[in-house]
Amino acid sequence: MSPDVRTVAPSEFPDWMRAVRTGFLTAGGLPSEELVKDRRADVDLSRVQGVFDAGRCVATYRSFAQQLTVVGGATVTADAVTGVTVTPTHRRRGLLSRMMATDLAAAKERGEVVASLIAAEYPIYGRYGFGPAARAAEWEVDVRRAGLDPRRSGQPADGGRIEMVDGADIRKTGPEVHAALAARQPGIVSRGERWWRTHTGVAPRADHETWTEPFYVVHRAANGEVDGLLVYGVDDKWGDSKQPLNTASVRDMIALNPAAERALWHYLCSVDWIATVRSGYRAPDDLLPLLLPDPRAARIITDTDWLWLRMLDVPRALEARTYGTDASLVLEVRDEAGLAGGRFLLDASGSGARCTPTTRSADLALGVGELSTLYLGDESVRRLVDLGRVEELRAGAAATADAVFRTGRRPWCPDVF
Ligand SMILES: CC(=O)SCCNC(=O)CCNC(=O)[C@H](O)C(C)(C)COP(=O)(O)OP(=O)(O)OC[C@H]1O[C@@H](n2cnc3c(N)ncnc32)[C@H](O)[C@@H]1OP(=O)(O)O
Repeated sequence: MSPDVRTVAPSEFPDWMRAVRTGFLTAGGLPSEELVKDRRADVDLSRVQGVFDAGRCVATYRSFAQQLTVVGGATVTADAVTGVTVTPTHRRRGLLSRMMATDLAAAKERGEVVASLIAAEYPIYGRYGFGPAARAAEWEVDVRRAGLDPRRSGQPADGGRIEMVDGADIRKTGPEVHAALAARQPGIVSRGERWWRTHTGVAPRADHETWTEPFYVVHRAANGEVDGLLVYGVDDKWGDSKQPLNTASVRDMIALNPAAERALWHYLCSVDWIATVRSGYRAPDDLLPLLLPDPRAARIITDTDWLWLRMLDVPRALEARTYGTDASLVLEVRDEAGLAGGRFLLDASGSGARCTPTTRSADLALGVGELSTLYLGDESVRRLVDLGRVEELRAGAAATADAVFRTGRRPWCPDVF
């Protein structure tokens, strides 16, 4: 008989964590008591699912409430999905499908507007109605080819200032800077207090995880306000005839305006010894390459789907964002799981929208995964029509939908969760 999917009791949580480590191939064995205690304090067990077989946890799944910024700066509550594993001995028997169905039904019941996740592999989540909604790009900059003046200092020339700070300062100012970013950047997801502790090295770590304290800097605008932060690590590499060949790797970078963004990138590319800068996961239209006199010095090393979304409530999701133009569209949304499908009239405008069930004839027919892909404005409706994934039922509807949904700048989710 196939074992039950159920919530996890407090005493089973260490075994559940071991199963996560087994599924993600990070380390065998039970985690330390200190780590279990720290994680446990941050986890709502009513949203932790597990499967137990012969006294051992063999499948894991967890969700938590997350705020997701949508186009226009409003947030919606997402059912953020994480820690999804099935132990190799129990794969391809439908355990993930059962955990997913349970969680999405509960999220719908709780009134969450979308579900969100970062997919380990592309083919896993489309079948559950998720679609890739924001991409991530990483650049590697050959600093010596970038064309920046080697006589410049790391300080901006516009009255702004770069300051070195400590992890404790970032724990204090970081959440505020992040909140300001979340108020303007579609795709940003909320970071809890634990996120800041983990990324400044003060949360307990597993034995297999190493930590080197990074360098922390903030950017202050001319009026003294912190409007950017940068966290980076640097390796120690020297060439044969003693040339420094260090690589700086960005771990976190938030800039609240283009001046701060320019100042932080130019700062990092002006630190003596640093020959290479790795940008970390940025929006695909990050300013970085074009801020360099020679943008070809920045080579893309990662270009990938990143944040996946799955609409659970189409009217509330579509009413939460703003649109590129005033127009009406009737969308026939298919959802095999029966959670979010229906025919909806979207009256969109630059300041918001009304979205209601309708019996009017549809302009476009699409699956809930495709609508989720279009949600943050990062994909072209025309392209999905050409791929046969969206049906254009009224001539011109795809062009109208592109004018409505697409955005000037692209969504970005910098976090893994
Ligand atoms: C948000 C996150 O946490 S992302 C992390 C996801 N986890 C991992 O990648 C860890 C390693 N992989 C695993 O633990 C497992 O393989 C899982 C969790 C991805 C899948 O669990 P399973 O219980 O094997 O999935 P399940 O049996 O329910 O599969 C359902 C369907 O998805 C397909 N599927 C599952 N995993 C994959 C995959 N990695 N690639 C392609 N198809 C897949 C199955 O073939 C099945 O297809 P079918 O319905 O056409 O028969």
